[in-house]
Amino acid sequence: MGADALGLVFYPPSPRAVTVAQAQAVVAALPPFVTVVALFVDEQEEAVRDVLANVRVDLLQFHGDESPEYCRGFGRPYMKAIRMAEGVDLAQVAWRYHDSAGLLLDAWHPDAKGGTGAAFDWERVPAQCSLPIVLAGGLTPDNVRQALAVARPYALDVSSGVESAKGIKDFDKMAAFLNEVYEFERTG
Ligand SMILES: O=C(O)c1ccccc1N[C@@H]1O[C@H](COP(=O)(O)O)[C@@H](O)[C@H]1O
Repeated sequence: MGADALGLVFYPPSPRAVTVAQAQAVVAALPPFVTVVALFVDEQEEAVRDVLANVRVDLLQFHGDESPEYCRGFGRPYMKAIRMAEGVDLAQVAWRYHDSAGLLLDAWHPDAKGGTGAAFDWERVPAQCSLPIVLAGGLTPDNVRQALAVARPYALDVSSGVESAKGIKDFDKMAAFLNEVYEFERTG
């Protein structure tokens, strides 16, 4: 459908978690030029290295409380996800994770690390940031145009909002989401 990237969730508690074998099958079916993102949450280094040794991964997404040293320790491009708790200082975060490919901003949730379908206040996305902003959290075909208009992110990341049930992607919802994005790009 024209998405630039596809995320593989290597977080066992997630309903979207994949095994290495499933990830290999997904990657093998991808057309060229689609960025493969591997998502981890406070994972043991050994487990991350095992995925890197067996799956063609272009970008690591760290969605937990990983330190900058941990994130850069794999010698691979990475992107730090930040859950937008009250008072988070994004300028300082961007400085600490200065070599991150971007800052992925997601809603904060007391009981989950992500993939909750909850949005945060898009007015909190800074107009200026030293890193490209990837907007996530509760995006749907119905709200994505508004999200783009308010937050003006570099990229979007959607999961729950294009599913028919937790972990089951819905073709029509994905198509509707992409259509909304293309319409926004066309009309501003
Ligand atoms: O998808 C998950 O299950 C997940 C689990 C733990 C951390 C992150 C997870 N997904 C990421 O969460 C955001 C927001 O997702 P949603 O659209 O609100 O469902 C996104 O970056 C997902 O990749």
